[in-house]
Amino acid sequence: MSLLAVTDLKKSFGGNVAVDGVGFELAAGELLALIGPNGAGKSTIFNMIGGQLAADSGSIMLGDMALRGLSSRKIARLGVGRTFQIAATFSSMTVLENVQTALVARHGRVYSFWHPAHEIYRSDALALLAQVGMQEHAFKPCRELAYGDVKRVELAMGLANDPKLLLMDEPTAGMASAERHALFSLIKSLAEKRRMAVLFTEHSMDVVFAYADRIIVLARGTLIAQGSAQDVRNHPKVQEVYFGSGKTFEAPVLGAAS
Ligand SMILES: Nc1ncnc2c1ncn2[C@@H]1O[C@H](COP(=O)(O)OP(=O)(O)OP(=O)(O)O)[C@@H](O)[C@H]1O
Repeated sequence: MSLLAVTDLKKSFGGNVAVDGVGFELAAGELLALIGPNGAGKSTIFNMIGGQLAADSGSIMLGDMALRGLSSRKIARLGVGRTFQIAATFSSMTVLENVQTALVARHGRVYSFWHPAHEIYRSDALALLAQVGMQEHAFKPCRELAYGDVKRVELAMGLANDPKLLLMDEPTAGMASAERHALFSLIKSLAEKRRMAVLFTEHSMDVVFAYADRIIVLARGTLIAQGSAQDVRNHPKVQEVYFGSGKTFEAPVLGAAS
């Protein structure tokens, strides 16, 4: 049985149909890429799954739980995690404090006199940092980290609610090719180890083709193709609608400079 099953999902903004009857499934441990040109509806789908936006119709099932209509908080508690960029205001906090904050938010706790803030979830936070290879940077302020390392911390924060499904919106935006590959091999091994499904949007096709188990392609709110990298790369509709005039997919070159 699939972990996530999305069926006939629809969303319009005024007269603009942003998502028009999209359906797909995702299994535990699987990496599914959601790609498509700007305005295709990727973020809208993410936001409906995460509960930030209400769908007009359709269904979103996580196992046997219906997510449609639930608050984003409730959806997070049911096991849907999401990575967010570390806000500027948190960049002066240490790596460890940022992850502790994510754990506090997950457990819905507030800091109290009786439990010094720096002690709360300290060992859990360090364990998460170890999983993303950032334990030795735990006591550095986030603003001193290299960009790729900030992304690892954001990933550790996304894991704070021990998600069954992790949503990642453009995880490698702004990264060079070698960093993109390093981050994605980490995501892939975490997905396998934790049996966690990952749904991600991504504009860098090199990592999509190298790491996604399956790819779904959207154009103007409609799913136009899905399958392996090979299936999608050769799909005439994808070439026509997604790439427009003459541009084609290149085979991924691991470790190539961007
Ligand atoms: N809050 C909103 N209000 C009105 N229209 C919106 C809203 N959010 C998205 N849209 C419209 O819905 C369509 C799909 O947008 P969406 O952001 O989901 O696309 P996307 O595939 O994520 O694009 P990008 O790759 O540029 O992020 C677009 O036409 C967009 O203008």
